[in-house]
Amino acid sequence: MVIPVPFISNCHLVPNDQTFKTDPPSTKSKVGIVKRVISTVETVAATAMVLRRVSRDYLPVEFRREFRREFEKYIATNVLNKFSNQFTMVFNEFDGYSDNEIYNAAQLYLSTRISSEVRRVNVTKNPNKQQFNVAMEINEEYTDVYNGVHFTWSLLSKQLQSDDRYGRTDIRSLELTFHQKHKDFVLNSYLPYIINTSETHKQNKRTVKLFTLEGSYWKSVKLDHPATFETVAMDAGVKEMLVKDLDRFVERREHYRKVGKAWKRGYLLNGPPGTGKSSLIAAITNYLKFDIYDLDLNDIYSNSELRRVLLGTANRSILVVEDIDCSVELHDRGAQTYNNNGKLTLSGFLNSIDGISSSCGDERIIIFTTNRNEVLDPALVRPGRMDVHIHMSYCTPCALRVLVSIYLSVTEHDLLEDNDELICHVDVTPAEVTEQHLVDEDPDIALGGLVEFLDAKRKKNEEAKARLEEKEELAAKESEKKQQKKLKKAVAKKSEKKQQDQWNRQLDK
Ligand SMILES: Nc1ncnc2c1ncn2[C@@H]1O[C@H](COP(=O)(O)OP(=O)(O)OP(=O)(O)O)[C@@H](O)[C@H]1O
Repeated sequence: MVIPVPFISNCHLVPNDQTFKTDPPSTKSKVGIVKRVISTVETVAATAMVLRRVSRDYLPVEFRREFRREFEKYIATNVLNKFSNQFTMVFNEFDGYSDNEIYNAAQLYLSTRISSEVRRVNVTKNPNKQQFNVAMEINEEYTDVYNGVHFTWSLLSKQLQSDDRYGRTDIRSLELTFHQKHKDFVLNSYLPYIINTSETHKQNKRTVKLFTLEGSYWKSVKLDHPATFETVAMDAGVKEMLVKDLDRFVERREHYRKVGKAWKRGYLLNGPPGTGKSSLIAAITNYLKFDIYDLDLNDIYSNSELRRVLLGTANRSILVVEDIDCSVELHDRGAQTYNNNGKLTLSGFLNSIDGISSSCGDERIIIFTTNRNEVLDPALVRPGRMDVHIHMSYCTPCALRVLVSIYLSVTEHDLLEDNDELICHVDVTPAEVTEQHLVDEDPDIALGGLVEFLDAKRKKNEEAKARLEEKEELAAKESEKKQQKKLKKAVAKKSEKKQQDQWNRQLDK
């Protein structure tokens, strides 16, 4: 698979020497350089001695180390680099509100390259995974060799004020240092190679991230949801159609370019609670290995905030708005449709959704879920926005078989037919069925329990239906009585009037 290489714009180029000399220096200029070096070294040495003395006499012990490190850094960047032909590129962790793709790619790439020469590494572990994640540690350096060229990477951290409103304690950056003559080689070959390698690594490692909003920033955790297309019980034909649709979508980069359409696809999942909408989203995420951005519109207070938040999402990702019918009242396009201060509107929402994908995004999937399809504004779910509508239904015999084979590891059982029969007459969600299956691992007990559960539910439904019918019958009788009473009253009134008119006529005669 060819992975597209994004335009690399989020790195700063920092020449360590402002003037790039290409001709060899003359003897005279060499003497000049030597004199300058000697004089600089003398000045630095004298300054260092004074500072050392001052720091020893006046600075508390805990500050000395920090002071020394800063001083060494200053000397390295401002003095020694003056005579160096090294070049440094800085990759900041964030680019405005967005993650910096090249920073993330380099982090991942370096985690695969860490060797025994590195003295300190950062190690993490996900609760449900066996392997450890090893990454570069702050202030550590690592040398990478690519096509015979040596590159030095270092990870730096800048502490933020503790009252940072987004809860960050530091902002990180990676610095890449190499001989200045390789500048073009780095931009055209090394960085694209890093992006491709990190994408491949991501695909192989099958790790996806779940982003949620904290203030205006997306915060991520590794998503470890076990749902796959095999474990989601739904209509087999719909499932097959969905998988094909997703495959087609990721392969059609050139098609979207050719027809001038944004490379995005919208899916609307509707169905009662507990029918597997969230499980299906997790299955899609695990299948595509796209990161997922979970957007709660109740956290958004204005159109401009929404736009900013959406601009912070990355390519090859899924934006999910669950229960869109409940988030905000998105059903009257002309009206102010939100909320405390009335600033988030349906048209603003639609513009933002279309805006991100059309202008700055590639390979975006948008998924809305709802329990009440009928209240959604047609503009929200029209083709082009929500291209595929999927109904997640109550459990069917086919879905029951999938659940039974997953939870109880059986495909045939005498009690299955009894359950099939009942399931056709009772509205039961897959969530309710899985609850029954979790009761016991023994298929006899679990399926027997399910028959009892469904039977009890059927009886309850029938009783409720009978009660409803009785109530409706009573109400109908009551209304008929009222109608007759009304009619009688009207007839009596009419005949009274008629009589009155007759008397009046007789009196007139
Ligand atoms: N179709 C399904 N296939 C497999 N498991 C399911 C299915 N539907 C529900 N479940 C089980 O029920 C649990 C709840 O389902 P899920 O959260 O996916 O439903 P939902 O439709 O998103 O509900 P809600 O609308 O309340 O968010 C899941 O964790 C899963 O165990």
